[in-house]
Amino acid sequence: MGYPPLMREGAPLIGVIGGSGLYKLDNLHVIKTISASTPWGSPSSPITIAKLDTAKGPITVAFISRHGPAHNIAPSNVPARANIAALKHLGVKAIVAFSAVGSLREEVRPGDIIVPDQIIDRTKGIRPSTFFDGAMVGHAMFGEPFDKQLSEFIVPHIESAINSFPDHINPSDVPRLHKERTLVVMEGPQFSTRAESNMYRSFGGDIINMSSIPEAKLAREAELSYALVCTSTDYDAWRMGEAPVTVEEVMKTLTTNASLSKHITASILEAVHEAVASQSVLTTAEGSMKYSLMTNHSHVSPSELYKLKYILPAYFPYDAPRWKGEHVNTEDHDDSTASEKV
Ligand SMILES: CSC[C@H]1O[C@H](OP(=O)(O)O)[C@H](O)[C@@H]1O
Ligand SMILES: Nc1ncnc2[nH]cnc12
Repeated sequence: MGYPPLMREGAPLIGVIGGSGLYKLDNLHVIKTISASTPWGSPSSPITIAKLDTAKGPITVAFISRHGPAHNIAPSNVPARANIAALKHLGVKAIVAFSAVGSLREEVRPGDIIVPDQIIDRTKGIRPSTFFDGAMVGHAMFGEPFDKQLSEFIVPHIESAINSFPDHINPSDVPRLHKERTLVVMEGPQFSTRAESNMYRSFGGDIINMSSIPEAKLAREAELSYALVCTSTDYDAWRMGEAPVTVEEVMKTLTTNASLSKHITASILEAVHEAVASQSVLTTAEGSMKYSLMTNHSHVSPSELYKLKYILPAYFPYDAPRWKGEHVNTEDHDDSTASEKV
């Protein structure tokens, strides 16, 4: 006896997490929505399963809106554990997440796209940031916070997508693509002071957001390949003589850039799907937790072990604990008849 699958067949291998401004993938055909309930609560939004028709047949993708479709979840309150757990339990193997970021560098202009390779964590410990906070102790490797193979794999495909995007605001000045950059993740929700913004620059930060911790950490713990595609929306607060960032400024760029993010998603999906399905490049995440788990299972309660089965069934192959009072909150919401275009 175990958790019922969230989808009985055709589960997507790729998950997309949309950030500010990217609340749905309405350039793809949504075939169903799933209201998942995980041992860590409900995700930020129903998971939409969208279809892309390719020459080799249709492929599917699972989409979650990080702040909810109405953007009513603040960055510190995003149920990141539920989001990652639901995608993993669904059968997703790789996540491409999107984020709106401030730029800490002159050459990273608003509108540019960045695939970062490092993170400086400036969150303040108020977000649940591990699946291993019960009796099972685990220490995930995080020296490379993004999946290197996945990030490097998507860069040329994003480059082509930018070049093939038909609706650039200024066709003679298309967004640049930056890689190997360092992302600062701050707590928020307020933006940084000028002094903080300059401090992050002196740390070596190139871009800044409020979202990617703990998302990236949790993806690693759940053995998911995770890469981040950032849209620069502003110059944060470090530029003297210029007003510090405001939401108005962020949203102006985001509104014009949401369609580029959707185009990037649709353009890279087939290649990422093929790479994941054939395991040709994405091999590092799976198995990465094997030697990271410290605690002998005999010291962990059956309910805790069963909870962890939801994300890592290979290491926690246990049946549901059945004695009185034990309850694991999961439901099957697979509604194969639901078909809608949102
Ligand atoms: C709307 S400005 C600040 C907000 O935007 C970014 O969100 P996301 O990463 O989900 O695109 C940033 O991280 C903040 O949460
Ligand atoms: N300047 C900024 N600081 C933090 N998060 C952001 N998201 C977009 N712009 C940002």
